[in-house]
Amino acid sequence: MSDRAEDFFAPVRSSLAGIVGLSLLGAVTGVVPFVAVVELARTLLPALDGGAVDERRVWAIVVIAVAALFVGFAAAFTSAMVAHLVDARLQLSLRQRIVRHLQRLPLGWFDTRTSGTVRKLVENDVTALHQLVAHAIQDVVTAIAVPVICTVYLFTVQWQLALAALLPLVFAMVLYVLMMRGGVEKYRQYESAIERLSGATVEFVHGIAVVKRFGQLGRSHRRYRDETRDYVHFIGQWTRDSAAWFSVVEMVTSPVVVLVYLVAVGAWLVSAGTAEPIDVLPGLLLGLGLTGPVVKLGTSGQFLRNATKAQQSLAGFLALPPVPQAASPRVPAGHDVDVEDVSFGYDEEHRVLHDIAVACRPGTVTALVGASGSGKSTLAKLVPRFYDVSQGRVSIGDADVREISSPELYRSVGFVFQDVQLLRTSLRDNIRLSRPDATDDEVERAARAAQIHDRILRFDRGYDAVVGDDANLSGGEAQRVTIARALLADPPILVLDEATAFADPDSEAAIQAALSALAAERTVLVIAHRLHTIVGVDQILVLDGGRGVERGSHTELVAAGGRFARMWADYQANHARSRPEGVHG
Ligand SMILES: Nc1ncnc2c1ncn2[C@@H]1O[C@H](COP(=O)(O)OP(=O)(O)OP(=O)(O)O)[C@@H](O)[C@H]1O
Repeated sequence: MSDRAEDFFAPVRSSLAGIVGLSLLGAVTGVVPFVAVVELARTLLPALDGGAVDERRVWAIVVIAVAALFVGFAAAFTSAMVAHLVDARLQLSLRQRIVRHLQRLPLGWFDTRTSGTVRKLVENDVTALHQLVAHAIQDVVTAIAVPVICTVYLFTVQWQLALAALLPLVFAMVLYVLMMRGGVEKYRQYESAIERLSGATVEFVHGIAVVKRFGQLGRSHRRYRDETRDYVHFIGQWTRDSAAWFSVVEMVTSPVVVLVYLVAVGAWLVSAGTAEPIDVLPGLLLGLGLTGPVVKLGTSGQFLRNATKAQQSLAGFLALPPVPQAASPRVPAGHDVDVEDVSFGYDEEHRVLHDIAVACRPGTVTALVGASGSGKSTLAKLVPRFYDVSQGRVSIGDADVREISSPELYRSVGFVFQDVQLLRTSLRDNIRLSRPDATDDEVERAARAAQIHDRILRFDRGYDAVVGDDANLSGGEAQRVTIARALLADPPILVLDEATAFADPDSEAAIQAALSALAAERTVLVIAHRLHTIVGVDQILVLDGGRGVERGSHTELVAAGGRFARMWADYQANHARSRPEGVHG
């Protein structure tokens, strides 16, 4: 385990020691009644020959056995309870750490992750640790302590029989090791087969509409069928390979076989005069219990492997660097957004933006245009610091965005990108998310400005309708709810994806009007896809392959006869039908 992985257990380390102690106590007291039976037999034996029985010793043995039983039950109960309480505390502290860390990660991290990634961390990985703390620790302690105690006792009684009792255990362990040869590799293959199968299943189910539409059902189904067949084949082969070993281990450790074997060894030792008949009894009673717990270690081993993987995955996540925060943060003086000679790459090798410069003033709209993949979204995302620039700087009111505290930055910059996120709560709370103290009137005003108020009123419960429950929204409607959310926060800088803002042709003109009004007091940066929407903006930055190739107003750029003029001519040729007027600064 790495140091960091051990950190997870720091808050509960003393309780874990308690679980180990209680499990040990349970193991010792679990063996005591068996020893008591042997001692009882030894004490009562003289009675068979008419001899005197030491009654005080009999009572002492009975009391000790009963007490051990009670202590054993109490220890098992308490350790299970403590283990579950510790587990609950550990899960809480881990989940809190995960959530705190999620809040400190760069927003860009979420761009390439699905909610499934986060769910796996919070649910599956934390649950894998639950198996370890709540169950595996007790099982492992018992599996080791019980055989050790039994063996020590057996050696004190009759060492030859003790040795004989150990033999099935040693034999089972050797077989187990042989059986597990190459197990790590097999397990890796098993996981990869599962991964491929679930990939094929998801592809088959998700893509079913598309593949049906294009008549490719056969191909998609074939991949699913092939992966299923490979998986079944792999499992079949693995089972066949290990079945013989398993059967032998099962046989060697089965109570009947061990009993018959120990009776035979005991009888031989007695007939040879090496052991007293009474000395065979502990071997029979305790020798039977030696192998069971060790076999159980196999299951606990699986829990341990899962827990180790979960620890690695959680440790990897928690080691992700958070957004660096300035030691002495600056407050922006104004709301000018300046992009100064900015270069950026998602990785070291591939630059996506090269030496871009643009100045966006309050009360103006700046549109970013360019072919798909030219870097519009990437540039826009540098303003709310989804990513940090590789070179140059992005500043707000002359303060580098890297020097502004995250809360201040998010107060200053509102953004609506294409991945619309609504929570499963009321529409009112969805809008109010950006300003929890907003009054109902303010929520309504924002919804009106985003052209979603009338639609909301058509739900039976209006603003109280719950998203995904009694409020089922179209893509465009959901986008307008997020616009309302951004408007309610009333940020002085707004970064918008035009595809998001004007997704719905019916309300396009109305939303454009609302945004134009907004732009009067704000610094607005719009990622433009449809050129007619930006005819009236203050400046257009044309991107090509991550470089700023032209900058100016629509009129200036068309008059210049360069790249934008060509784009505009093409656009007009392809979109001849009339359009509502665009965004104005
Ligand atoms: N999260 C990411 N990780 C790695 N590369 C990315 C990531 N997001 C975008 N890119 C790459 O960066 C380049 C610019 O992409 P970007 O999304 O900024 O372009 P765009 O002009 O907004 O395109 P579109 O109009 O299609 O949205 C593309 O080559 C894209 O593949």
